[in-house]
Amino acid sequence: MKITVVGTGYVGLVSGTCFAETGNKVTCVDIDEKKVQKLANGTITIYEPGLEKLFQRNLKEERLIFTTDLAEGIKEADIIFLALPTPPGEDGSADLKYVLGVAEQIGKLLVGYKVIVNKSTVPVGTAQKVHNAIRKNYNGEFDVVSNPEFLREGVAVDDFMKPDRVVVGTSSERAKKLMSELYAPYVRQGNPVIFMDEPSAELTKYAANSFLATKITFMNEIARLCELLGADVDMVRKGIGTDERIGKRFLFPGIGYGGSCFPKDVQALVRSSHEVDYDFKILESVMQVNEDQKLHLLPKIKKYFNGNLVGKHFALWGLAFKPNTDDIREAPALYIIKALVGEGATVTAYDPEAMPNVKAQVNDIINYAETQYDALKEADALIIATEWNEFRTPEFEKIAAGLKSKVIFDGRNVFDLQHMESLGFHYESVGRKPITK
Ligand SMILES: NC(=O)c1ccc[n+]([C@@H]2O[C@H](COP(=O)([O-])OP(=O)(O)OC[C@H]3O[C@@H](n4cnc5c(N)ncnc54)[C@H](O)[C@@H]3O)[C@@H](O)[C@H]2O)c1
Ligand SMILES: O=c1ccn([C@@H]2O[C@H](COP(=O)(O)OP(=O)(O)O[C@H]3O[C@H](CO)[C@@H](O)[C@H](O)[C@H]3O)[C@@H](O)[C@H]2O)c(=O)[nH]1
Repeated sequence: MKITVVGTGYVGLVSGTCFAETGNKVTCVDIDEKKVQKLANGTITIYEPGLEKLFQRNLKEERLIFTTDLAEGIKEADIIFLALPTPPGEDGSADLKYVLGVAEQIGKLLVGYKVIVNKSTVPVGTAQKVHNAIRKNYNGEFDVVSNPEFLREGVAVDDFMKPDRVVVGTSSERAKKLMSELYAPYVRQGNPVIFMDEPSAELTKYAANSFLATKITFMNEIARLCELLGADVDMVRKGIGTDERIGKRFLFPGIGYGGSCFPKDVQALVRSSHEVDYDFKILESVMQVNEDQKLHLLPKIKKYFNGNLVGKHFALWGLAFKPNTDDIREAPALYIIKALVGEGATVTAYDPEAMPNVKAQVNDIINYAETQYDALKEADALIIATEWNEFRTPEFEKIAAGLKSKVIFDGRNVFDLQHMESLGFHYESVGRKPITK
């Protein structure tokens, strides 16, 4: 099948590459000339485990091509995917200017029947809006389908190649047939394609992300209660997670959810609800609790240093919003950095992948280290903000030797409490007994 993916960011690049991997001929279109040039020349633009190999193979075998020319890109396509940004507008609702802008352009370029698929996360009613935008300029036959994407950064290739499910919203039998063919290789692995109407598919995406954000936030509140009541959130987590109705996943407390999706999608669903005079109370609270949670470590740090952080120096491990990605969008680490610097402290950070992105964004308000241990030099304490695997089993002697004193504030609960006690660290984490020295 001939596929075009418009927007070659995270979702566009992963889905384009994975569609090519199952034998389709894929053209990826982006307005960012530098990005297109890099990709066409074989340089991958995101860090995503497992993607590079697939990308290089499909590029070499000419199943994957990159262009800035939308007309060229869609000329031969059977299916055109829109993987465009839907950032929050001023009022928090999803800004559809990229999606609807490209839809209008497509309307001017279409020849013959094609299926246009929304892969971007978009509010209910967008399939209809895209349809209207194309119709403005095109009188022929076409269908607009909603096919939200559920991949997670860091495990995106696996999520795409072996999805739990594929959701397709369409009321057209012709489009349904094409989408069934496209996803057949994935269905063979036993994963269902769930067909539904367009509005239900659009809402499914927001419901999934909002539910997961709520699940995490619920555990963050349980963790706070554990701290106040003297319970251990790890025990509570295991205690409830073994109930199959609750499930073990997405129950890990920490310093809040971040990333390019949960924060914006929860906010957008709240806005969509307001538009139909519905007050989505749970999600309002989820947003509020998550804002506070990002700075959950700060009062602990301030208390340890007797309320004054002026002149204190911190080592910070982890900048990405989660491990295995270089994405720093809404990363809790950035909020912690701003708060510490605002209190008069200095920070030296280390992250295996995300430092270039942070350098580009917050520039020189912090220093960067070459290794996780270099970051510790002259620091009054270590703060852990992202649970990269290499932080889980560090050389504790090196930590003790690098820091001015053995003090760790851990926002991701990566270390075992008893072990930290035996090593003589002052160790504070989230929802667990502090080890005081
Ligand atoms: N990142 C994720 O993990 C993820 C997962 C599921 C769904 N989503 C959703 O998918 C959509 C895309 O997200 P993303 O993270 O891939 O975004 P992104 O910002 O990484 O990439 C978007 C790309 O679109 C390009 N673009 C912008 N305007 C364009 C135009 N007019 N023509 C061609 N290209 C254009 C940009 O240059 C950029 O490369 C969003 O709606 C997001 O909510 C994201
Ligand atoms: O138990 C948990 C699980 C996650 N998180 C945090 O939640 C955020 C999001 O994590 P994750 O869902 O793994 O990352 P994303 O790549 O943002 O993926 C989410 O957002 C995507 C974009 O919409 C969806 O496609 C995915 O299904 C959805 O999981 C991160 O800050 C994590 O640290 C926790 O705090 N505790």
